[in-house]
Amino acid sequence: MAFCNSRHLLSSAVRGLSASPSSDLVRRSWQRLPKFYSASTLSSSEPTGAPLSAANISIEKTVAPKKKLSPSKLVFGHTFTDHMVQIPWNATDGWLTPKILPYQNLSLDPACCVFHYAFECFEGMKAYKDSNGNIRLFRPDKNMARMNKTAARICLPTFDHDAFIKIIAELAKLDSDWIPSERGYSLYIRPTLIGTQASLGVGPPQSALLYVIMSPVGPYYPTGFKAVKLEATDYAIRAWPKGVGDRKLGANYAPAILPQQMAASRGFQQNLWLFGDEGYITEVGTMNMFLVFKQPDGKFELVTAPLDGTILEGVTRDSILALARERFDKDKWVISERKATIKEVADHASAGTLVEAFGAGTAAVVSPIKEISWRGQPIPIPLQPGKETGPVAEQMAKWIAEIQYGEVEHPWSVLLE
Ligand SMILES: Cc1ncc(COP(=O)(O)O)c(C=O)c1O
Repeated sequence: MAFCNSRHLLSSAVRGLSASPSSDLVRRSWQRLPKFYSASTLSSSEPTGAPLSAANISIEKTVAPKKKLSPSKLVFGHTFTDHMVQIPWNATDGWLTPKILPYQNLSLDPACCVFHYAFECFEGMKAYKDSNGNIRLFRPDKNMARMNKTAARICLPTFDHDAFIKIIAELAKLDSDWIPSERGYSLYIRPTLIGTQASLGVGPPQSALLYVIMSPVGPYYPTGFKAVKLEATDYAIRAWPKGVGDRKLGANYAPAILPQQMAASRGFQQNLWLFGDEGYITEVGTMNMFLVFKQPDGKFELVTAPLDGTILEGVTRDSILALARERFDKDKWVISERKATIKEVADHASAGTLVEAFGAGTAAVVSPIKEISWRGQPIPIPLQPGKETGPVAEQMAKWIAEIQYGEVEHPWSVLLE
């Protein structure tokens, strides 16, 4: 397969969206909605009160630093660093002073709306240590934009992207000795936003808490790629058009566990979410899905599902598409964001034109796939001889890691001063 080397700078500019208007206001604005309105109508008004600012962060350092595990013992999301960020918000004052505090329990009223009506959203991003010991974030603007879109959809307050990135950067710098310096290791960052209003009435929260915790993580594949087997799920649906499957709401994740557990009980590492009678391929577990087909004219097609509201707008997905569009040989490759069905995959497998499949997400970057079980029948997916990955997944993992670890300069890698 041929790749070529051109460079192209991406920028993302998604505006912060709405605040939490009072329930009266919400009711009135719903009454005012035109008969036919677009999804963008669902996120509009500007936040009230003070904007989020990184100017006056207060920092209280821990007096009891935790003992660090040796990197080889790290289990994803089990170990947390010494400090966390907490930023309260309320509808009258807006965003209050950001605090960096020792990592600690939250104390919340049991009536808080997060516990009853799932006013919760989160992000998943990573910081990396480069060979000079500098800390780098990978495309944090993308995570901020996605978090604001998600927050707006559930009437939680939005915030200024740059201010929040600066606050996260302060936290990462304070806990920088938690970022392992070995290649493949990183610091997983989990910004979380919850509604804290203590009231059982169902309505937009009048108070919220934005917080950030961080967890050092090891390489997803410590001993090299390990291709996975998937079970195609058609008896349950993760997301649907005009729903909230494209938002990173905690409420989207709990219902996804049972089908994953059922797939696991039959020997599959992940499930593949299908949609509709047509069996459209949407996502694999908590990753976006990529397929490579060989076309009748001899070209290769890299295919991933379009952003139609039924998939999460993955940062890794976007990065892979951008890299493929700028670096793959245009005479040999077609890059498609289009719907593909499971039957199309099965037909390509039978015809010998299914080249490769992989999942893509922050945790693993790429996750090669070697088989999909559909209605009890295996669809085999080729791997490179002697390897547990196809060539595109391998190439993308390499290109993205080079950027993340600052081995090549790229605007996606944000160096913390
Ligand atoms: C449902 C879902 N799809 C896709 C992704 C991949 O997104 P990203 O590349 O931004 O990590 C994730 C991970 O966050 C996810 O939870």
